[in-house]
Amino acid sequence: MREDIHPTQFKVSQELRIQSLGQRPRLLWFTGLSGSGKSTLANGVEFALHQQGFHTYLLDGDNVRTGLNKDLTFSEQDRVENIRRIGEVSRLMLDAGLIVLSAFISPFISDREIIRELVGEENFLEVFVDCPLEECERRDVKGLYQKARMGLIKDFTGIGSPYEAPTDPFMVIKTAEVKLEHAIESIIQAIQPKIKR
Ligand SMILES: Nc1ncnc2c1ncn2[C@@H]1O[C@H](COP(=O)(O)OS(=O)(=O)O)[C@@H](OP(=O)(O)O)[C@H]1O
Ligand SMILES: Nc1ncnc2c1ncn2[C@@H]1O[C@H](COP(=O)(O)OP(=O)(O)O)[C@@H](O)[C@H]1O
Repeated sequence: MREDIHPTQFKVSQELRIQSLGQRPRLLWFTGLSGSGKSTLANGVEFALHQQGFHTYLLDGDNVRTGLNKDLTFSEQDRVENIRRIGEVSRLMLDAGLIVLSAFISPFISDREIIRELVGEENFLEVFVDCPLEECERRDVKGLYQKARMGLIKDFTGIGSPYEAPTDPFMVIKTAEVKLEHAIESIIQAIQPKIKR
């Protein structure tokens, strides 16, 4: 029962961890269609941050949908639960003092707003990985768009399932127009003042 849970005040606080790590924890939340470039961008940004000595962790389908969330499908209800759990994991990692990067379609505005509230407005840096459906489909990195067009995946985002674009994101990266290296550089520049102590 929730009322029987009494949180302990830990001796090592987030503030102490911030002091020892020498950085301010933030959540960099990449959202966009499948194939828009979320993983590629998040991976590049994490590598650049790591090289600069920041302590980071990247949450992505590979380490979440194959483990913690392997019980979840792509139904609307399961997508909501997927993002809810990722939000909670992100919150713990922020508490640990890390700069967290998250790369999920996260198609619904309401779910992303819940995470913004959960981790705090100032900590939630939403990056809209903006790429036209036609270009994602042309890339078809995993061959899933073709399957969706053939009717083999009924609820594929952008085809049989909706994607709600952010209305006021921290950044918009148009991956069909901007080169990857420039996109990474512009994200690093924009977050520097927010993550440095
Ligand atoms: N039905 C359907 N719709 C969308 N995507 C699908 C689907 N089935 C499988 N995949 C693959 O799963 C990846 C998306 O997982 P996410 O956890 O990011 O999705 S969500 O946030 O819960 O909507 C997505 O990977 P990315 O391409 O990295 O976005 C797809 O490869
Ligand atoms: N500017 C860019 N930024 C990111 N990815 C790009 C860009 N231009 C082309 N791509 C390509 O688009 C594909 C995006 O795939 P991926 O990163 O897996 O997308 P997502 O994680 O959104 O599904 C990759 O093959 C990547 O090389």
